[in-house]
Amino acid sequence: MTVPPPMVSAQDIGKFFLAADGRAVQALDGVSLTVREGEFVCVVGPSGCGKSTLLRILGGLVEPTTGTVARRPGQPPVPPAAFVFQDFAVLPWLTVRSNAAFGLRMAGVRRRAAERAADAWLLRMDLADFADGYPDQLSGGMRQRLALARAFATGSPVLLMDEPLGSLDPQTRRLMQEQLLALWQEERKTVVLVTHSLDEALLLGDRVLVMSARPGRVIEELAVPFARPRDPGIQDGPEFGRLRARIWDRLRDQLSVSAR
Ligand SMILES: Nc1ncnc2c1ncn2[C@@H]1O[C@H](COP(=O)(O)OP(=O)(O)OP(=O)(O)O)[C@@H](O)[C@H]1O
Repeated sequence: MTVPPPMVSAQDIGKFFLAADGRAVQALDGVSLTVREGEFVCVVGPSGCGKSTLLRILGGLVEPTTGTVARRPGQPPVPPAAFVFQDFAVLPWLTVRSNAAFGLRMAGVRRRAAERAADAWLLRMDLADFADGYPDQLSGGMRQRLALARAFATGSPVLLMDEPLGSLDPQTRRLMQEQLLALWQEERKTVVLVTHSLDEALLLGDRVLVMSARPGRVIEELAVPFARPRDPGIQDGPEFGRLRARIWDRLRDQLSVSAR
C-alpha cells in the first residue's frame, strides 16, 4: 500500500508571544507533526496549551518563532488550507450565500462562480432556503453548517478546524459530529481538528494527538483503530470507552499542571 503524501508538516515548532505586561509567553515547544493526504487528525490538550496557535501556524496565519512548516502548494485559486473557527466567523452584514462564497471570493474567484459553488454547498448543508437571508436568522447549528459550507466550498484539500462545534448545545453537537463524519467520508479532506471533547476526537479522528500544559508539546499520539466508514454507534462500545480512559489519564495530569 502506498503511503499518502504529506499535506502539512511541522518540524520542531516553538512559539513565543509578548504578553501585555511585556513578559514573553511560550505557547509551544518543539512540536513536530505530519498530516498526510486524507488523514483526519484531532488535537486535544489543556486550555491555553497552544492548540489554536499550532493550528494557525499550520495554516500560515501565524509565524512560528522557531521551527519550520511545509505545506503542499495549492492549485490557485484553491487556497492551500481553509479554516473553521468556533465562533462561526460568519459576517453578519453579508447574506448567507455571500458568506458561503466568501472564502472563494477572497481567493479571487469571480462572484458568479463563487456563488454557484456556494449554492451547491448550501444545498448539501440544508441551508438553500436561507441563501438570501442573513446569519442572524440562523440558529447556532445552522451558522456552524454555514461556516462548514464556506470552508468546503473553497475546494481546499486541507481543513483546519478550531473547536468548530464548541459553541453548540450537546444534542446539536452530536448531530453535527455525525454530519461531519459522513461529510469527511464523502470528501476525504485532510483535516486537523482541535477539540476539548475526547469523544469527538475518537469518533472523527484517525489519530489523536495529546498536548501537554503550556508550553504545548505533543506528549502522546494515539492511532484510532475504528474502521471507516464509521458508525457513530461505536461511541457506546467498550473499546471506545477504553481509549477515552487512556487519553483522559494522560490529559488529567496536564490539566492539574495547568491549574497550578
Ligand atoms: N496573540 C497573542 N498574544 C499574546 N499571547 C497569546 C496570543 N495568542 C495566544 N497567546 C497565548 O498563548 C497561549 C496559548 O494560546 P492558545 O489560544 O493557542 O491556546 P489553546 O490551547 O488554543 O487554548 P483554549 O483551549 O483555551 O482555546 C496562551 O497563554 C495565550 O494567552
